[in-house]
Amino acid sequence: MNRERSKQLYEESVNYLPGGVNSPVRAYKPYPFFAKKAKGSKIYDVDENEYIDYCLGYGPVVFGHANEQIIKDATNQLKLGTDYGVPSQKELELAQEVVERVPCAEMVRFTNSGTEATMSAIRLARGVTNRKKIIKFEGAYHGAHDAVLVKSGSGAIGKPDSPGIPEESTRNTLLVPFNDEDALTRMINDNKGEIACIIVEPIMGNIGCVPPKDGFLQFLREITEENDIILIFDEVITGFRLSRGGAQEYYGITPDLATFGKIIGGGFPIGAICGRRELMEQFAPSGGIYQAGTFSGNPMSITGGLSAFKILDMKAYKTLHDSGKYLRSGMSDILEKLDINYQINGVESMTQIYFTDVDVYDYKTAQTSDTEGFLKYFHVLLDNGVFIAPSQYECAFLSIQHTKEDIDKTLNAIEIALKKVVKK
Ligand SMILES: Cc1ncc(COP(=O)(O)O)c(C=O)c1O
Ligand SMILES: N[C@H](C=O)CCC(=O)O
Repeated sequence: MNRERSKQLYEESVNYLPGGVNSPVRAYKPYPFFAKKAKGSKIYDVDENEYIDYCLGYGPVVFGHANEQIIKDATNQLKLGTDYGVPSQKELELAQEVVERVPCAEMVRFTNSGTEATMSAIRLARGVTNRKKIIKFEGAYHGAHDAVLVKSGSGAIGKPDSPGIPEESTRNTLLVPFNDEDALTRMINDNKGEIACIIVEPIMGNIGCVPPKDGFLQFLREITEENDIILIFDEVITGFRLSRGGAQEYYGITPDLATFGKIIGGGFPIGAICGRRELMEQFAPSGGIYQAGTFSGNPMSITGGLSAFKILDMKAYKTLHDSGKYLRSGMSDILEKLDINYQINGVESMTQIYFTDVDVYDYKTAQTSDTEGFLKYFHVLLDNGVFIAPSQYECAFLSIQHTKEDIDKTLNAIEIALKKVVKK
């Protein structure tokens, strides 16, 4: 596959953009492909190559690229202005949609990214409880702000905490392995009355794809209630991907607060915090906990969110779920045929194959994977017209536009890649 133009653009970009990219996960060797356009389930590079896209902008594009509904609504909004700095009716409408869909949501605050949403949710929890300590799970990624960039997933996995984060900023961040009830109980008991919140990705999507064990989310709900700890579901990935009301609806566990991003902007930058009224009302200006943003609730992102909700009906979720099952069952058949004992994890439209024969249920087990092998697999897939995120520690996403034909082509590429990469 010729990627000459991408190579030239990358070589020029490294002189102007650190590492040639605007988010570290996008960089891989020898150089990433540069996008020209995207439509439906496909993304096209500047050398006119076509790829079936399972990265989907790292999750948001569940409705497919350049979705007609979103184009129509966003074009109309463009003509009406892109930034008001005063409230607009559409913000109210999107908030009402979130409240209608999401079990924990009684009020909503929109932000510009998932990072801002989790940062503000944690500040809210600390402000309301007047406690400093928070618990996060090893390998969870809650964005790139100081308090949570400790044993973080995604691009930061396996790296020491970032230089530039003062030790004081992370001193109050306590770490527990995901799916480990005993470790969590010990941590809470050792810090009785000092923990403001537990923040959790209900399905860990930044160390690949790690579902909660049966009963784990229920356990989180019970232990937080018993200890007056605020439970925050970080649904930046799972929100509106797993079901109409997110992972909390899917698993039937209602947290106190939830954070969203990605899908809720319809492909435009966004974040959101929602939760119980008496907590949410503590945000300024009704309360004293400061939270703000020039572009927060901007009409383009809000319009994108409203369009996304028009598209994401029950039929859309059935399509996503069916496609996920079809993909994973095809992958399992290939592994069986090739007699390879790798792990396939997935929930509905989220999937990851781990290059390990160890059952992956947390950060440590995810790190038993052969990441070099995974990167080779990524490259063979790319050369065969399939784009997944270039890391063992990201997740493959489906959109409602992925067809059976797309998935069959993908399975064919997966078989080629595994045959080439896995030495027996
Ligand atoms: C679970 C989770 N939380 C928070 C974030 C941060 O969101 P953003 O990149 O929009 O700041 C991400 C992804 O980046 C995420 O996957
Ligand atoms: N894994 C991250 C979010 O889900 C990837 C997005 C990024 O950091 O660019």
